[in-house]
Amino acid sequence: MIPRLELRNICKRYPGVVANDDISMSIQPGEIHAVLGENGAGKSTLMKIIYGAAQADSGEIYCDGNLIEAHNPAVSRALGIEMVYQHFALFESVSVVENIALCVRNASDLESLAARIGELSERYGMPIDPHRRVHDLSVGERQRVEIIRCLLQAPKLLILDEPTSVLTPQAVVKLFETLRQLAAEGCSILYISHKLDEVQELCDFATVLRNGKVTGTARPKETTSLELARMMVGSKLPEMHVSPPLPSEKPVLEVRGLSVTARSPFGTDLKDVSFNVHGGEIVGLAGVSGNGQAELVALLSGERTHDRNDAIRICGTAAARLGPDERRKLGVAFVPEERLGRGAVPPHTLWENAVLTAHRFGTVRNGLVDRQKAGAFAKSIIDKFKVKANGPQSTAQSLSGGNLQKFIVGREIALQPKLLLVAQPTWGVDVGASAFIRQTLVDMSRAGAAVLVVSEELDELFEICDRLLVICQGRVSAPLVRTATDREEVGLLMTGLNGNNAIASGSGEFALED
Ligand SMILES: Nc1ncnc2c1ncn2[C@@H]1O[C@H](COP(=O)(O)OP(=O)(O)OP(=O)(O)O)[C@@H](O)[C@H]1O
Repeated sequence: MIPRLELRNICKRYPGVVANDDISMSIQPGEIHAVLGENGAGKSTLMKIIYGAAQADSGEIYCDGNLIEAHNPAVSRALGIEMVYQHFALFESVSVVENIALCVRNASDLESLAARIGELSERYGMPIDPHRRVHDLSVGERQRVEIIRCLLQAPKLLILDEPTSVLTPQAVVKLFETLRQLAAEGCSILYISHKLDEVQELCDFATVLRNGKVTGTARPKETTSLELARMMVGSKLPEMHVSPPLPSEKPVLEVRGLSVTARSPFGTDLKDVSFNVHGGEIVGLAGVSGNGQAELVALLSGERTHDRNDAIRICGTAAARLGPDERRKLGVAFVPEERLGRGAVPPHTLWENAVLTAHRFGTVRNGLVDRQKAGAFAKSIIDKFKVKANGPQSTAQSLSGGNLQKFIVGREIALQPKLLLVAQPTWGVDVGASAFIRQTLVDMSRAGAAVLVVSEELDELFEICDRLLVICQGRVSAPLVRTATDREEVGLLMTGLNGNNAIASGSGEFALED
């Protein structure tokens, strides 16, 4: 059979790193093919090259047996190669059909395009109303819009870069049904994911990359996830050790009756939120994204302030009116969800990005940056967290997504905070590094820090948290002790279907024993 896509000896260098090193692989029509690898292994670079968004230094790409010569995304789309990026590119304030009209070839009038969208959404089991505005859609629905945009072009090869990182478990099931149906009709699918159980469930074949090279292939359905993980990391995976919590007598973070109106018209109002986080424990905040997490995190980090100063207390000090820097002086460190732009300044070097939050730790004196100290601080994070980067001089934007995440988490942990707020700590981080980050959070808490983890990954929360809170429609539940609850209870609270009114309404003494 002529492969749908064949790569021969693809090489791509960036300054100081060979991102793709002599990669050859092929994908058959109708095959669902996973590309696995650690952070920085070269997966995204390879996908960009296949799509024509980056050019290989050498090597050849064949589509249905024909060499692709001058390559760019327009050529790919004419050949039937479509890509759904991890971060969607939709205009919030216009409708689904208007968004799609902006990027499909031969878009006729809006009504007939809406009818085609309706047909496709029915055929592939992805219900979506073409006339709804994008800002009203959940993340899962937005992803459907992106996929339908691709499907309108009748793709022969669909590339998905970590498509499930933002989806609820139910949306993942639906996505997989659609992908299987597409594959059964002959569309090939290239699937990048760090979630090995999903790869096992969905993919027929996997190519494993390490340091830019193909280091193995596997049939995921016939391979255990441990074997796949070992192929990726090339060594044994670290084992997690979670000892019992050692809660401090007094809470480090106290939130009392916090209510706010969302600033953005698409945000969620917070309603009478109250909880505590003690030193020595990890508290997890579970919830489907868009239920008020962004508003709560902004209020806790100080990016947004609140008139009632004692609505938030940090180490006993009323802090709701304090800005981020003053809260950091109280011992807060913060890892935001968005790595580029909020966690790090993309064009700045790693040492400059380190100074941004570590300026009180000897890297700045008398208003002058001590470059040597800042460089040494950045290098210690790179070494400790095994960040794949060409030294402290590398720019943040040159790092792969997972490596930048490791750097930001490492930077905040290195500040030895009393309270660490961390949103999506292992988003896009590979299995080995995720285990390392989780273990570091556990160790930090056992050394006395209070840690609040906001995550959509229930498995992650169940692995490391001592207590769990669930946020739904801007209300936060009473705390659940992790060993006394289960995924089902938390899942019901996440969807607001709990029925027994377990959502707390601002009262209650949340000591560890509750
Ligand atoms: N524009 C760029 N400039 C410099 N280096 C780059 C650039 N893009 C990627 N790299 C480097 O190429 C290597 C491969 O990165 P790539 O993003 O392909 O990895 P990945 O396997 O997708 O990782 P992740 O799982 O973290 O997303 C990394 O070392 C990265 O730092």
